[in-house]
Amino acid sequence: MIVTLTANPSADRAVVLSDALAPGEVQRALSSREDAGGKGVNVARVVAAAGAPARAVVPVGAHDPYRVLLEDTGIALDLVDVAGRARANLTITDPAGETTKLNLPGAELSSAEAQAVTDGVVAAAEGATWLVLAGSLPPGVPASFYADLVAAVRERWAADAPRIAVDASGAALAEVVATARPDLIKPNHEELAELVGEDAAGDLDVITEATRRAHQLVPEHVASALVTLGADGALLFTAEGAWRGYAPKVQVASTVGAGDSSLAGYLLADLEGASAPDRLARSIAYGAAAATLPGTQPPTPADLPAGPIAVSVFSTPTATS
Ligand SMILES: O=P(O)(O)OC[C@@]1(O)O[C@H](CO)[C@@H](O)[C@@H]1O
Repeated sequence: MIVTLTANPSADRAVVLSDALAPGEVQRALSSREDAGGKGVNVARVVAAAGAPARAVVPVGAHDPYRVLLEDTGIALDLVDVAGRARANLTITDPAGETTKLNLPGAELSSAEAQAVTDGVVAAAEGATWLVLAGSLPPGVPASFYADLVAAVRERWAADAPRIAVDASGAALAEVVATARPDLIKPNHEELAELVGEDAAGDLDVITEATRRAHQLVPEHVASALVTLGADGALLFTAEGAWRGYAPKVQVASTVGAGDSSLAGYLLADLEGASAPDRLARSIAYGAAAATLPGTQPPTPADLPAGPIAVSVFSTPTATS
């Protein structure tokens, strides 16, 4: 069982324009779609679409229209009742495929609501193999929320606690890495740089820089790191080694949610007991499949690229010294 938390859920509206985005103008959209989004929801949808057991813990109000979207996904839900409404994040795609994404802050959670979310996650984690903490934290919740939650889950379930995967950024990710040694993190290139106090903007060689940074964290502060690099594929670092996987060429419809699908693919492979290179390959296959689908539509096994994903053992001076 994979349990996910989406502390800051979002109704994802994806809009396709017939012309380039023109700030300051009134423009008509060609089409739009709405998905129940938020990173943990996306991960749970992909896992469930592959036929594996998944539950999503989501704070959502009884009369929030987002709740209908969420229930329509058909995934198993543990809903925590809150007063505020889920945000609506907007993705605008122009004919050249250029995407603009507007992510709102989300509704504030009171401290009682945040505690109810923690209690909901601790209860849902019973018997789970993985607990996935994914996405930004809503206003009102301290940056230590994920770190505190991991401590609460491990205290409650001790040796039976699930492994913890974190897909977050900024202070929430930094705190959980500093205090809780998660089993897996899934940063992109920029998030990884930020995590070690650097700026990726001037990087000339993405692979070398990501590798150097990941080795500052794995295995001492994080058991393993899946670093997603979009069209450059992904890197996997564990105590046993490092691997580089190459992304297949695909026709991109929307990259929103591709990282969530990559994480889901990795976890699905892990549930089957796959080796590290196979987990990385499955992750890349799912990320690529997600990119071919509009909006945040979750890929199914039928959407995966036909050919094999190339993975190489990735040695660097840092890794071998
Ligand atoms: O603001 P956050 O929580 O970091 O990200 C939210 C979000 O961009 O993540 C998903 C794609 O990964 C979308 O469903 C959603 O809109």
